[in-house]
Amino acid sequence: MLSSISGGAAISRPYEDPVGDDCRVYVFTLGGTIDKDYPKLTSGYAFEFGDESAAQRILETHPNLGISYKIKSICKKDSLEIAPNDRDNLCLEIENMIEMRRYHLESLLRIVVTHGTDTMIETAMYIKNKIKAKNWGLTPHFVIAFTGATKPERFVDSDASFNVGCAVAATSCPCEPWSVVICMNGNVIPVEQCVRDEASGLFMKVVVKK
Ligand SMILES: NC(=O)C[C@H](N)C(=O)O
Repeated sequence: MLSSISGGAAISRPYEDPVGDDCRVYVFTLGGTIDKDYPKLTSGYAFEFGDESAAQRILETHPNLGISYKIKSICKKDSLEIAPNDRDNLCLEIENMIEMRRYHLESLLRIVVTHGTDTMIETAMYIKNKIKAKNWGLTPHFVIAFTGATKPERFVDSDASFNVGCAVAATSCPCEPWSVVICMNGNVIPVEQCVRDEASGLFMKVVVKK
């Protein structure tokens, strides 16, 4: 069984890690529309965040997953309400993961972050800059993939499971020693090249004109 990410309750796949370090994925959840659920109370009318995350339901119900995973909730908020301390808490978890793997340079560190779409680029950029600013020395290769959804995972026509699947897969393909990428709309985009098209809501890669 996998060890705990770094304190706190974490959810892990309920059987033995099948395939070793490179197929182990750590998922951090911060809320966003992907995690919004129908109201539980009879008088409720607005969406609320439930106990389970979308990532948990998606990964748990996938029939033949070739990875093991651990999920930890950082916060449950619409991303317009995410505060600096939520970003710092996420950063701390990620830095702890990198630190824990310092002596396992041969293995790949795979991290998925589920997040609301409205400020996903800001959080991903914040994490990238914080990691870059640290003098790490040698680290294992790692990929941090951010994803979310435009409709709650509870909706039948949600993009949640497609996006989570893309993000999980993206973490298996490092193209740099380390990278922070946005996985939305079927694309994997390095965060520093990612913008959101206001009219369509699509996440797009900045085209650099030569
Ligand atoms: N689709 C979304 O996730 C939008 C939502 N307002 C958020 O950023 O949390």
